[in-house]
Amino acid sequence: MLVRFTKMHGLGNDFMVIDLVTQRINLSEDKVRQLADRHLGIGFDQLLLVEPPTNPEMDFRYRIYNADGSEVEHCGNGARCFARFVRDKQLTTKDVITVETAKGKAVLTIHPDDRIEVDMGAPVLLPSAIPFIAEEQAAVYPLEVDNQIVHLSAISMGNPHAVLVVDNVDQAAVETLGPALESHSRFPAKANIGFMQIISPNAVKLRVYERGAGETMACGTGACAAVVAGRLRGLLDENVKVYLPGGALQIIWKGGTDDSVMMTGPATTVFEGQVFI
Ligand SMILES: N[C@H](CCC[C@H](N)C(=O)O)C(=O)O
Repeated sequence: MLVRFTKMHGLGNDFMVIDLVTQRINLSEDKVRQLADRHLGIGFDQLLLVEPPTNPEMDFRYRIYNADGSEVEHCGNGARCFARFVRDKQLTTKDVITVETAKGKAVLTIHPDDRIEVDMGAPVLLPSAIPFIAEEQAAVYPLEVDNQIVHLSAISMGNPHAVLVVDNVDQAAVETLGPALESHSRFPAKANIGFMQIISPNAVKLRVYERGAGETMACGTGACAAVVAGRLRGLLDENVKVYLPGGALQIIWKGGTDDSVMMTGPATTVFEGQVFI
């Protein structure tokens, strides 16, 4: 079957986007992995599926799969591309779009200057809900990995994140600590691992080793989790510019556990294609 898709990225975090409003297909985990392969398939960090909502109060349903075929609860960069996609494809004319995700909902706003803002919902800090194995909730947890003790924050943005503060992201042990922490036994559903360097109370540099995809050029939920972690540690103000290898996101969190994390950044369409599935 020939299926239409669009290749997009958010700061280099790249996606294959398929419209399942006007097309109907079923994808196995193996097929997702094959499509994700940068030699044998299309190549992407995540696959984004655009579907009609199951909840009539929402505009769309938003399903996300990592390159390893695992379905995940949220993708921040993908949410901005989702908004761009449904407007460019005229699947909606709305400026404010509500999408149903595996863990709730996200509200996407396309501003007149083309900036896309996403209400990413409130962070989840209760260890059992992240999930993260811990005696009690804390801003920072000591954790033994690779014969050393690291100190990390554990936060869910719908998907699980660990955030470490490092002196210099360029010298951080992302390639070794990333996979070791991604699959650490204290993260029963695995985790995305952020390495954050504090530049000022309003600016950080961040690299993310993503669950199911490896290090990416940017991670939207990771940027949100990093700002939450920095605020919990008393290191960051409410409005923070997060510099990732692929570019910068603006993240705002007022600091209340019921306050949403707001993320603003770009979304880019690269090409349209068709693929046999
Ligand atoms: N790898 C993530 C999903 C993609 C998140 C990321 N690409 C973003 O922009 O938030 C996970 O397994 O939870």
